[in-house]
Amino acid sequence: MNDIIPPKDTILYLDIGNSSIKAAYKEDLNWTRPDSFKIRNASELVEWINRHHMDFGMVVIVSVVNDTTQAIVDRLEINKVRVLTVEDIPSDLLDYKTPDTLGIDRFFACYGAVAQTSKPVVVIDAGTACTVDYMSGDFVFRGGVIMPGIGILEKALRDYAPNLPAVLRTIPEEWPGKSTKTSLRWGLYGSFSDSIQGALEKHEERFDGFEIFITGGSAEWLSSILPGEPKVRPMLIFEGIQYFLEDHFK
Ligand SMILES: Nc1ncnc2c1ncn2[C@@H]1O[C@H](COP(=O)(O)OP(=O)(O)O)[C@@H](O)[C@H]1O
Ligand SMILES: CC(C)(COP(=O)(O)O)[C@@H](O)C(=O)NCCC(=O)O
Ligand SMILES: [K+]
Repeated sequence: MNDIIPPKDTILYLDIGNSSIKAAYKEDLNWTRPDSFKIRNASELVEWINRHHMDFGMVVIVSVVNDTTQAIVDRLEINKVRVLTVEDIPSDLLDYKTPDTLGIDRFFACYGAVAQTSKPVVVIDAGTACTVDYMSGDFVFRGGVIMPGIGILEKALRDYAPNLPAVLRTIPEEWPGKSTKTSLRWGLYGSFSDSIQGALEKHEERFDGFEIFITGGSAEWLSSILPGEPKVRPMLIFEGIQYFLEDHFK
């Protein structure tokens, strides 16, 4: 890929997740998000890119949804499109027993965090699923947790216990829940926070100290219910891809 990377400010990056497609590019030193396209509107995204194809020398895609990715790639009218896969990652950076089935969004989010701190990190990616992953300071991905995202948990209760009320997305002040709504808020948001803290404690027992980063669609909200002051970084995956390309393909 060495010879085909254009100047980095002309790369359009796509992060294709289970709920949405995120697009971003770097203008001067800042990230710009042209829009956040719903996955059912992949055609809107394709049209947007094809309308702006003169602005970008290249499209770099990181995805966990193969058929959507293929449909997008097939319709892009831009010469240079590169889908990064696990095969592009040096195998000594993947301390994972099933690299073939690793979601590389997890690797790149961690990569972005280590690149910023030069220290070990745990990255919480709160999207459709929520992952809590550890990466050593030498960029080796060590694995972690894949759990249902908060939207899935809410939807599961709506679908299977439709008589329960809708509630505020906050953890109650007092334990235990003494009303339907506070009991439910403990069960949804208290439990979600406890699961993540449990995973953080296990990482602490197993590994060296780390900095905590949060990304994904629910990042801002999640930081409001977790203790401490984790770093919220909405663009972490894009930052990870950019650093990775600089480190490994230039
Ligand atoms: N403003 C918001 N506050 C909290 N959660 C949100 C908000 N907007 C979207 N979400 C949640 O973010 C999740 C999707 O995040 P996203 O990072 O786009 O997922 P994916 O990477 O799987 O496509 C969904 O669970 C959705 O409920
Ligand atoms: C865990 C994920 C579903 C998260 O994707 P997202 O919720 O961001 O759409 C994705 O990284 C994935 O499909 N992973 C494959 C399994 C693995 O990482 O081992
Ligand atoms: K995720």
